[in-house]
Formats: sequence, structure tokens, C-alpha cells
Amino acid sequence: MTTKKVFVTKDIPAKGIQLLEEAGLEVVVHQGDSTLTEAELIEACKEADLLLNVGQLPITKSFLEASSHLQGIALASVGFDHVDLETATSLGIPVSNTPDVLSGATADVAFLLMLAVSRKAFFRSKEVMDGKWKGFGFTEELGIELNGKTLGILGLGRIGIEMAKKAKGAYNMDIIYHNRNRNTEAEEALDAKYVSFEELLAQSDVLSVHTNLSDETRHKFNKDAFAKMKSSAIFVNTARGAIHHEADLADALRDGQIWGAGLDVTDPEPMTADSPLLQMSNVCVLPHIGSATIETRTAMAEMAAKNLLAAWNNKQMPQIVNADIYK
Ligand SMILES: NC(=O)c1ccc[n+]([C@@H]2O[C@H](COP(=O)([O-])OP(=O)(O)OC[C@H]3O[C@@H](n4cnc5c(N)ncnc54)[C@H](O)[C@@H]3O)[C@@H](O)[C@H]2O)c1
Ligand SMILES: O=C(O)[C@H](O)CO
Repeated sequence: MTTKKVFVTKDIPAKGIQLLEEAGLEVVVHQGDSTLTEAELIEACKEADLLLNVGQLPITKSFLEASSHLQGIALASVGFDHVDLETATSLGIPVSNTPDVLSGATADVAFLLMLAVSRKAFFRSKEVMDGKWKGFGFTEELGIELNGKTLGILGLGRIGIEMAKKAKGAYNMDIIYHNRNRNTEAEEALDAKYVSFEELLAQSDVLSVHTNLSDETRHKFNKDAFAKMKSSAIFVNTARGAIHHEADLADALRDGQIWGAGLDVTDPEPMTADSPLLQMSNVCVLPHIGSATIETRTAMAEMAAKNLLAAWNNKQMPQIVNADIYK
């Protein structure tokens, strides 16, 4: 009997690989920092039975149709906007993600960006590192404070709730949110108020995005949206870069329509080095590190491995995102 094989698109914490190998699976990990092309991914999966996909490597219709033999695809991410789920479902390929285990770490980065932008911390730190700090001043590059301010959350889901908890706990911020559906449990727990998207734009001192990327949310933050925000507002996005229109954001910051921005996600990624956003003192950009802690990435790798083991044993993946395949 030939050994079942798992192809892993980028290196993952050893615990994930250990779980798969201990179950008797052969694990092949793509080496190096290069991002696999669709053709390379198809070739790599020809001899594989299961796929563990890290990050946002696109799982396209043409890849899926060429890899319909796959018993399961486990994502090491909670977002699955990069997967053609309709085709995976039509081909009967189960797909899983890694929710919950990364919510706290990602909310930490949203909080970090909110605080860092409010005090222009990354810009001032770079002044020191570049030898450009001229010494203590009393009025230049002043920041703003967060105590008692209003945090607006677009998408009060797993990560949005964690961000709201941190902001309320640390700065007693008022929480307002806009969501597809009311979240009355969170409203009670956080004394959060449901508002319209327009009210969210108008009332937020900090607006933090925590929705998934969809046709509905793509470029939801464009010039019209930024024009409706407070000129003292900070925009934070740790969800997906395509949810804000990057050129409109740069214009809004340049024209003083909003005060600052903190991004863990951009479009494209990596951000182009000549982006005007990188020259602005009240902008912090991080390289998509929301879930990038030892604890969280290990938990994600374990969760993805356990989902593949379920698929291999012809059981439903615990974190399946296309359960319709069983209908
Ligand atoms: N920066 C990172 O490294 C990182 C890490 C994890 C997740 N993410 C991103 O964060 C997203 C959220 O993750 P999560 O676990 O909190 O997901 P979730 O599903 O728990 O929360 C998403 C929330 O957005 C809401 N929503 C969706 N469309 C909406 C719309 N058009 N208007 C208003 N609300 C809308 C949903 O109702 C839900 O409450 C992921 O999809 C992913 O893109 C990024
Ligand atoms: O969706 C996620 O989990 C993060 O963006 C990492 O891919």
C-alpha cells in the first residue's frame, strides 16, 4: 500500500508536521521563500493526496480541476477569500481553515497599530534609528490619546470582539460596531452599540476593520468613506488589504481627511516601496504579522494537521468551510 502524501506550501512549526508523520503520512514541504506558481502547485500536488496551504496562496479553479484527486485541503489561515470554494465544493474536495486560535494574536496587532499610530511611534523610532532625531522638542509630531475615545469596529466577529475587549479594558473606549447581523451577546458583554455603516464612519475616533474580504467589502473604504470620517480619526486594517482603496487612503491622509492609519494588510502585498503611505509620520505598516507568534502559528499548524488527518480518515474536517460537499 503506497504511503499517503501531504504537500505543504510553506514551512510550518514542527508540531504540525510531527502530527502528520506520526500518523504515517509522508510530508513534503516547499522549501525557500519563493511563492509557488499555479503550475508549480499543480505539479507538486500530482503525487499528493492532501494539501496544507499556508497564507494566501491562491487555490484557483484551474488548480482544483487539475487536482480533483485531493482528499482534502487544510488552510493555515482563517481567511479563505483566496480559495475558489464553489469549485472545491463541486469537486467534492473538503476545505478547512483555522479560526479562533489566532483571534487574540491578531487583535493584539490591531491594538498595537492603534496605539503606535496614535503616538507616531514607528515614525519617531525610525528617526532615532536613522540618526535624524535632533533631540527633545515640546511641540513637534504630537500624538493623540485614546482614553475614553470611541472605537468603531466593522465586523464584530471573533477578532473584532477581541479587539473591542482590549480597547475597552485598556482605555475604557466606547465601542460601536457595524456588522451584517446584530451581536447582542457582544453588545451586553462590551456595552457595544450597533450603528449603521454611515454612523460608524462619522462617530469613530478609531475605526478598525475585522471583516472577511468579499465582493461586498472590497474597497468598502474608498474616498467617499474616508471623506465621512472624523479628521481626527485613525483607520486600522488587519483584515485584508483590498478592503481599503490604497490610493484613496493615501489621498485622505495627505489631505487631512483622517488623522492616521495602521495597516497589517495591504494590496498588493508586499506594498510597493515607493508607496506614499511609507513616507507619512502618522502611518504604520506591518507585513501581515497578525497571527505571527510562536504560540498561534503552532496552534494553527496543529489545527490544519488535525483537519487533514480527519479528511484522510474519511471523516468531516472539524473546521470545514464547505460542508455543502456532504449535501
Ligand atoms: N492580519 C492577519 O494576519 C489576519 C489574521 C487573521 C484573520 N485576518 C482577517 O480577519 C478576518 C476576520 O477573521 P475572524 O476570525 O474575525 O472572522 P469572523 O467571521 O469571526 O468575523 C468577520 C465578521 O465580519 C462580518 N462581516 C462580513 N461581511 C460584512 C459586511 N459586508 N459588513 C459588515 N460586517 C461584515 C461578519 O458578520 C463577522 O461578524 C479574516 O477573514 C481574515 O481576512 C487577518
Ligand atoms: O487569514 C489569516 O489567517 C491571515 O491573514 C493569515 O493568512
